[in-house]
Amino acid sequence: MGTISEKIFSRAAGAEAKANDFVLADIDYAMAHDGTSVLAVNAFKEMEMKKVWDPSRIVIPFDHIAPANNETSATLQKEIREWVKEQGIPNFYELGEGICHQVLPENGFALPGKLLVGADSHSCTYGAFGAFATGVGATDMAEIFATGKLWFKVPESFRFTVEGRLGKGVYAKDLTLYLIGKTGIDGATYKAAEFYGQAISELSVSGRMTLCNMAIEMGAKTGIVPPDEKTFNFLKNRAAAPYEPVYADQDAVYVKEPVYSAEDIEPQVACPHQVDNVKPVGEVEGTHIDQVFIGTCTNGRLEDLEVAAAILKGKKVAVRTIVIPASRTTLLAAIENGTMETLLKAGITLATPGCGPCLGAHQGVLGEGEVCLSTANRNFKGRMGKGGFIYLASPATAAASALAGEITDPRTVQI
Ligand SMILES: CC(C)[C@H](C(=O)O)[C@@H](O)C(=O)O
Ligand code: SF4
Repeated sequence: MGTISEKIFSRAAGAEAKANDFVLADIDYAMAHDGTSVLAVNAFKEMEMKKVWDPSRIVIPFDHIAPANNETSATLQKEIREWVKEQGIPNFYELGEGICHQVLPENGFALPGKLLVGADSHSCTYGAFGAFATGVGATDMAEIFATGKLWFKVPESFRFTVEGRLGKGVYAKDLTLYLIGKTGIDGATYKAAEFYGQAISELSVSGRMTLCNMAIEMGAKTGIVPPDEKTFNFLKNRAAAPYEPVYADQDAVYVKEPVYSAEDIEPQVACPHQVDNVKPVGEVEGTHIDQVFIGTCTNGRLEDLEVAAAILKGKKVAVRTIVIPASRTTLLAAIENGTMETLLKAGITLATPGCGPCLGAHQGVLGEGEVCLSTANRNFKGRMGKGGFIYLASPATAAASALAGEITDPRTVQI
């Protein structure tokens, strides 16, 4: 008798939990990166806490401004490295290992039925594995470092269904942008979004991560795909702990049950400066761009780089194109199977696995009035540089547009 969220919270709180109940829940894994660990550790110290509750359940990846871009961030990172050592936290991932939301799944922390929190708003990505995962603020994270517990209001749930199959040239990102366009940036505020239907189960693990990554962009507390064989295969030889898959009951209560058809979905583009300002690519075709960015926790995985490479093979990009693999593992795999060679020969610029220019700190910040087509998850005003304009799309649309120097429908490119 419950949604996936209600069942996970019932287990984590040790008593039956229903939507809108307040519960004190045990956290399975807690993540903070170079950007947010500084605040969390400061708050932890202000609480006069000496030892974290369980070092093995804390994961600290350095990804946001790594390598450091100036003395201030270098010094803050130095302090975090020292704290990690002092606390004996084994799951520390140095710069170059990759983006937090890629590093946690790759290392088997994102597991079905678990409760994960991260001091980062896109922590909802781990819902792709059937976990309840959400972002928290740095002071909440300090509380978790100290006690391993956090108060939650159990969210009500939406049941999204996407029936049928995605067409040629249409990817997980297009499906995701389409759903955000339909729902609106605050249409699912504080809800847990469960995803069902043929188009969802046909998504790869990577595609499900793209979808759940952006649940926050419709205001949702988390996005969850029920785990299946694809999930279990991915977790084989990888899971950091035993896990118990959790599924919704037949009579689970949902506050909304929207149903969409995958056949209606064309390649989508989110236009400046709001993520739900979504249009079919045909409506923005020909828009001039100055830069293309392929990467981030949304679309920097091997599958994404492969899609881009298939389009760019034997051709040359017409605008500066930055490619940042989501992790060292992704980069190595792309080197091993020739994807990276294809991309480099096409003229892309490769940077260290991490967040790159996604949040406007380094490695590709925009100049006044410049336009970037990005595979990221946010196009807020000024995010990649004051005065810049960001369009969001799939890696296929990004690659096709890189070839033309303007927004291009990937279905029109000969492969
Ligand atoms: C820096 C961090 C707090 C932020 C987030 O929480 O999402 C960042 O990752 C982002 O994507 O804007
Ligand atoms: S890649 Fe972008 S969205 Fe993802 S965690 Fe980094 S800054 Fe945030």
